[in-house]
Amino acid sequence: MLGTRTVRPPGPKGRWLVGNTLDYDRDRMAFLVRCRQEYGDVFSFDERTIVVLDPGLVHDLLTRTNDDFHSESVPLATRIDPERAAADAQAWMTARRKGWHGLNRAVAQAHAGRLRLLFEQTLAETRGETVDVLPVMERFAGLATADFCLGADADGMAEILTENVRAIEPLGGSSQLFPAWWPSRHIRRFLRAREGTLNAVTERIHRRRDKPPADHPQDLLDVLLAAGEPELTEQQVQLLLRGIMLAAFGVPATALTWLVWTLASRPDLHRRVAEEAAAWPGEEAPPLSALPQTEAVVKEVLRLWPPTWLIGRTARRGTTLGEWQLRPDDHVMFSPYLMHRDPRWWTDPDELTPDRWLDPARTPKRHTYIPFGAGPRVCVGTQLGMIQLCLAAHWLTRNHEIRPTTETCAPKFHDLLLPQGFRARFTPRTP
Ligand code: HEM
Repeated sequence: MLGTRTVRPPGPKGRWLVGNTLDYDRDRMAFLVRCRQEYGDVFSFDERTIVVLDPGLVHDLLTRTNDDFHSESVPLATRIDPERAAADAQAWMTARRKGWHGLNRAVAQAHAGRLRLLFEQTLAETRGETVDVLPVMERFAGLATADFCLGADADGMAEILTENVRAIEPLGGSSQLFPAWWPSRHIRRFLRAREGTLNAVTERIHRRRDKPPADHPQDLLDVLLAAGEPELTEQQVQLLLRGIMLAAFGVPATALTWLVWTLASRPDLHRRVAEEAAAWPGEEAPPLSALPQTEAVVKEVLRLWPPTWLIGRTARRGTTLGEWQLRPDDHVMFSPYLMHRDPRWWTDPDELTPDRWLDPARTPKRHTYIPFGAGPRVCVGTQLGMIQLCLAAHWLTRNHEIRPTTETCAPKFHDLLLPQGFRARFTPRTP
């Protein structure tokens, strides 16, 4: 067995003062691919950051999150107080478990029923005009997540979330972290938007508390307020709702846009999904078990274009990852995008081949498919996200025509893996 190495993994030396930041920002994916070719599956990005692309090591990193690593998503540099971070993570995990254990069929069904109306409303708002598809899908994801979390009290929340996400964008797209006191209008806007979302959530919690409790929970807020001993504090409910609503906005919207692009640019796959949709009797939302072809297309879209193409963790203490020694606050990054397209784990990795998900003999190698992450901080919306994507494809092909006005859709490796410049028209389908 190899011992623990104390030296840093190899990596590009970087330039004076700026290190690798400029080269990385010029073309992020090309930079990472070059480093992997030159240094292998583990390499140093800078003094404090290593990149890991080995599925076993990534799995180890993910399963040890909370214990040995922080999972952070703040776009501002914060001094990490280890005790505070551990307490925050514990409070989040308690709320997260309560929310998810309490979610039941009634909530899921109530939401799926309303989802169709929200989807149709979103497409109707485009009035058959040519539109940028990503903001349209963001609108749908915003309405969907506000509905899932707040049900009847969701009014106006999608707009507040949109502002919050827009305010994060300029900060999330930068590889630099700035402290919160940095005199920048972007940071002021972000702090204002973050506060605004929290206030809006708090107001809706108070509104709900003033009403008699529902017989059957209709949304996540009902579930959280009904949580048994120990009850969640108001702050836990606020933070969980805000965290979920933001997580369920840009990421699913990006995935949805890639899915619409796939349906618009691959008539063969459109036909498969449309035939499955037409075969479903009635207008009620079908269960995923009735949509195997659609689900296979969605899985393949998430393989080729995982919205969270780069994910990071920070070491909570001095620790090891495989044979590498990490110091407290060292960062570890990994890229689901690169892992999903690695020819060592996938046949024809760059081809969009849904059939690979329909043949049980072709199940992916362990830990190589992670569009929803893994371990204790795996996406809480895995099921819901799959349902939303599959149902959107179902309704889109059943009830609408998609007319793309762009021939290509280049990926942009921003904070998310963005489908650049995809424009299309959605018109109701005539039978
Ligand atoms: C296509 C849809 C989605 C994809 C691809 C996706 C992907 C991911 C990934 C990769 C992570 C883990 C990030 C990390 O390890 O740092 C994550 C976390 C998370 N997701 Fe999703 N997600 C989707 C939809 C949703 C939905 C619909 C919800 C809302 C219910 C949601 C809520 C969350 C939350 C709250 C977290 C943070 C979990 C934690 O840190 O404990 N996601 N998502």
